[in-house]
Amino acid sequence: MGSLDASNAVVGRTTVHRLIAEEGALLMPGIQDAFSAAICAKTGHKACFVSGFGVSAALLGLPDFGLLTTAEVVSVVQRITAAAPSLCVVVDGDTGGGGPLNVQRFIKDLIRAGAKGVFLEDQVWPKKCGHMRGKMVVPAEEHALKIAAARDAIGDSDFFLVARTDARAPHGLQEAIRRANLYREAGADATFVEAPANIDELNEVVKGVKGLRIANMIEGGKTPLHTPAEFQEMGFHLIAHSLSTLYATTKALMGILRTLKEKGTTRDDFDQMVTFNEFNDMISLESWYELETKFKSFTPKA
Ligand SMILES: C[C@@](O)(CC(=O)O)C(=O)O
Ligand SMILES: [Mg+2]
Repeated sequence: MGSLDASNAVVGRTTVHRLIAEEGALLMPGIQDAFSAAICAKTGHKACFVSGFGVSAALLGLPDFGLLTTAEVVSVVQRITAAAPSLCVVVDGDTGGGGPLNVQRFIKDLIRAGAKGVFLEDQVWPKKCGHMRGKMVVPAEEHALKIAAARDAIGDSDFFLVARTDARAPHGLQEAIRRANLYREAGADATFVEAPANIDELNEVVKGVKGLRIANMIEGGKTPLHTPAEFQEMGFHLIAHSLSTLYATTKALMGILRTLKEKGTTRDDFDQMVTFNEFNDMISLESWYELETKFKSFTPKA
């Protein structure tokens, strides 16, 4: 388990620890599938966050309402790590799929799938997006046990464990801070108090929560948007921008589909799209031509 040393430098042995030390505050754009992960890597990002909200929408066409299973998440992560091998992939594990033993199985599957970290939250099942109404949390000790089980399953693996608490909405900020510190003691590398409502609450989190801290940026959500540099200054270390790619994709899809519905053609609306060549470039088409050439013919040795 890693944290901060006396001079507030990041100590720890995982890829996520190394990236936090390099970046100051590590930005993780939210992604939801192999293609958004590939674009995330191509646009120069080092890390990404596999958003449960986003996967629920992209894979199932459903809201973030506890409908996604851990098996579905693992299969999406397998495709993401294959499509973007250079990216440090941190996964939204929701509540971990059950009790401590389910959590252990889930963590081992994620490690095998090539993920570098997970978020586990203390909501009751079925969970909801942290910025929706009607959330409830399990007793803190119950979640601490899951965090301890996750830590045990991680062993020596290069895998970063984030404990999230959703207690701010049902029980207030001080209870959320207490829980974050308890989950840290149980073995979390970092903690995430979900949905602070303003800058004063963000500062309270920094004051009250020990170790590495996470902030989550949701456009239209409860927490005011800040840059990684501003968060670093405040005392946060990991920044998830969970839904930006999903919201941008949704707007683009709505625009072009309305155009097609109204006009029956896109011939006057190329400005709404990437070009044929830009798309092929984004999906690394040339590398497949090179492979095809390499395996065009087989000459047996004499
Ligand atoms: C971060 C999140 O869990 C959404 C949320 O609950 O705030 C996600 O799935 O992207
Ligand atoms: Mg989520």
